[in-house]
Amino acid sequence: MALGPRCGAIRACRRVLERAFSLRKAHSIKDMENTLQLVRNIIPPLSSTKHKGQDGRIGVVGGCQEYTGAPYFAAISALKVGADLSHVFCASAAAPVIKAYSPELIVHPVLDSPNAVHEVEKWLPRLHALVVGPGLGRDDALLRNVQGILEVSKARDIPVVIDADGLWLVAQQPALIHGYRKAVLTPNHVEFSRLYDAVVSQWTPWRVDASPVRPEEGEGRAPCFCPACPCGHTCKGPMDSDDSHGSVLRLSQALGNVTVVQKGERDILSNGQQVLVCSQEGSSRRCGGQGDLLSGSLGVLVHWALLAGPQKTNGSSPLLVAAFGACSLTRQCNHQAFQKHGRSTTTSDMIAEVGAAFSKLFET
Ligand SMILES: NC(=O)C1=CN([C@@H]2O[C@H](COP(=O)(O)OP(=O)(O)OC[C@H]3O[C@@H](n4cnc5c(N)ncnc54)[C@H](OP(=O)(O)O)[C@@H]3O)[C@@H](O)[C@H]2O)[C@@H](O)CC1
Ligand SMILES: Nc1ncnc2c1ncn2[C@@H]1O[C@H](COP(=O)(O)OP(=O)(O)OP(=O)(O)O)[C@@H](O)[C@H]1O
Ligand SMILES: [Mg+2]
Repeated sequence: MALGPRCGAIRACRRVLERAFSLRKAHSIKDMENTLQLVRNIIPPLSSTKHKGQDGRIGVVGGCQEYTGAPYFAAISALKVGADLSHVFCASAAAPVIKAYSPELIVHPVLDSPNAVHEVEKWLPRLHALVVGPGLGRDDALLRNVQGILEVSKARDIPVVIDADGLWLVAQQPALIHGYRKAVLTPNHVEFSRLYDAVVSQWTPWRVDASPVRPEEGEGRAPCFCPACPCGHTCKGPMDSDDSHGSVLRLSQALGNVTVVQKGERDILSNGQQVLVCSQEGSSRRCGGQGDLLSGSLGVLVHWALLAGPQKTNGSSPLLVAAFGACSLTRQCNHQAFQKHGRSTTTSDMIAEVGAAFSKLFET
C-alpha cells in the first residue's frame, strides 16, 4: 500500500525529467541547425568568373621523420573541402613521403633548414590561412622555427589553426598566441588538459582556504570564476571535469579570447564569450588522423568565414562558426565512413566522404 503513492511520485518525477531532457535535446538540435545555417552562409559560391586560388590557398606547417600522415590528412582535407591550393611546409625527411602520397599537394622541405622562417615567410603573402602542428613532432629546433613562423604570421595577420604539437608549443609559450584573434586552437582531451594546466591552473595564488595573496593583474590572467572567492580578480584552480563548458570558456579567456575547440564525445567551442556545442552524429570508431581532417578543413573554413564577415554570421564570431562547420563535417565524415566500413574505418575512408558529407550538411 505504502509503495503505491511513492511509485506514482517516482513515475511523475521520471516524466518531468524525461520531458526536460527531450526539451533540452530538441533545443540543442535547433541550436545546431541554426549554427549550421550560419556555416552555409559563409561558403563562397562556385563561379566560372573566379580564378585558381580565390577559394583558398592553405599552408600546413608540420610533418617530420616520424609523422607524415598527419600533415597529409590536414592538407588533402583542405583541398577536398574546397581550397584551390594546399601547401605543406615540413622537415626534409618527410617531404618525399608526403609528395608520394599525393600529386595534389605542394610540398616544401624547409622546416629543419636554418632559414626555415624566411622560407615560409616568403609564401605568406600568397596564403590565406596556416594550420600549424599536425605531425610536427617535438624536436626543439623545429619548434623554434615554428615559433618564428607563428610570429611572422601574426605580424601579417594570417589566420592560424593550431593543433597537435603546435599546441605543445603554445603550452610552453602561451604568450605566442595570447590575444591573437585570428587563432583557433583545436585540442583533443590530453592537449586540452595540458593547455589548461599551463595557462589557467598555474595561477592559484588567491584562495579563501589559504593565506590570500592578491596577484598582480596583467596580460594573460583570466578573470576569477571561483564561486567561493570574493576577490573578483585572478583565481585559478584545477580543471573541473564536470564543467567542460566553463573550462573551455576559461581557457579561451585566459588566452585573451582566442577561439578554442575542445574535441571529444561532444565538441565544445568557445571564444571566451559564447560557448557552442557540436554533437553531430559520428561513430564509435576512433582511428588516428580524424583531428588532422578537422584542422585542415578548419583552415579553409576560417578563411571563408573571415572573408564573409560578421554580417553573414548574423553577428556570431566568424571563427566560431567556421569551427562549428569543421567539427560537424568531421563527425559527419566519420558517420558516413563507419556506415560503409564499420570497424575497419580509417581516416582515408573519412576523407573519401568529405564531398558527400559537405553536400549533406551545407548544400541542402
Ligand atoms: N598518421 C599520422 O601520421 C598521425 C600522426 N599524428 C601525430 O602524432 C603526434 C602526436 O599526437 P597525439 O595526438 O598522438 O598526441 P600525444 O600527446 O602523443 O598523445 C597520445 C596519447 O594521449 C592519450 N590520449 C589521446 N586521446 C585521448 C583521449 N581522448 N582521452 C584520453 N587519453 C587520450 C593516449 O594515451 P594512452 O591511451 O596511451 O594513455 C595517446 O596514446 C602529432 O604530431 C600528431 O599530429 C596524429 O595526428 C595521428 C595520425
Ligand atoms: N568520443 C567521441 N565520440 C564521437 N566523436 C568523437 C569522440 N572523440 C573525438 N571525436 C571526434 O573525432 C574528431 C577528432 O577528435 P580526436 O579527439 O580524435 O582528435 P585527435 O586526438 O587530435 O586526432 P588525431 O588522431 O588526428 O590526432 C573530432 O571531430 C571529434 O569530434
Ligand atoms: Mg591530433
